[in-house]
Amino acid sequence: MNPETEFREGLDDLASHYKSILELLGEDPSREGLLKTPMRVAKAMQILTRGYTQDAHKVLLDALFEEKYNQMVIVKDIDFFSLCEHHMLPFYGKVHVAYIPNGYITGLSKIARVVDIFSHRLQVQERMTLQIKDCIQETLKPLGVMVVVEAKHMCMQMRGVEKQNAITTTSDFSGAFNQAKTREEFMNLLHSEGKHI
Ligand SMILES: Nc1nc2c(ncn2[C@@H]2O[C@H](COP(=O)(O)OP(=O)(O)OP(=O)(O)O)[C@@H](O)[C@H]2O)c(=O)[nH]1
Repeated sequence: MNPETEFREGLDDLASHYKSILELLGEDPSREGLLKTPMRVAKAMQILTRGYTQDAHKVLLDALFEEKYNQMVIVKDIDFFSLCEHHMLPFYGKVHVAYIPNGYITGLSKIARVVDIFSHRLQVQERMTLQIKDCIQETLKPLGVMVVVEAKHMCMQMRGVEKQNAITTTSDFSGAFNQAKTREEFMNLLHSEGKHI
């Protein structure tokens, strides 16, 4: 789906519900500034949940390359935005992925695409972390994979406890990353400054 041009079934219904929501919030959806808002919000929400219609496993399977390289591959600082399933408010931050190939590598952009697919759903950070890890493990069948997610949750910033700087870190791993030494290697590389780039 091209998010800018193609939208899923139910778009008009969604817009009509957002019109009712505006009324329930005390607004006048017929005032000029709000005339197009229900449809804009409907489109935005379809884009932010487009991951439900995308197959992350297929994305990786379509770009598998046989290679002898069997050291750690790290893709770090992958930006993401998601919506928490409790308040439907954004949580956002960075995903870091490491895997150790076992005969097959995947296109680097595909790792970021997998992050996009799982983050464009209603989520909790923990489940998103696990889904990214499982998807890479199940498709590439590497010697191990580890995923670290660092995020700020707007439901903790804009409302509720109102903590602006709290950062939540989650991680999940498999295979070789069960060994503390392997996790340590990843974490050390994660925190290296990348000044040489
Ligand atoms: N573990 C986890 N919790 C999350 C995530 N996103 C939001 N939450 C939390 O979900 C919880 C929902 O708790 P409830 O008590 O049902 O909701 P609430 O009354 O709005 O809670 P407050 O945010 O404390 O005002 C809150 O503590 C949120 O901080 C997430 O990705 N992972």
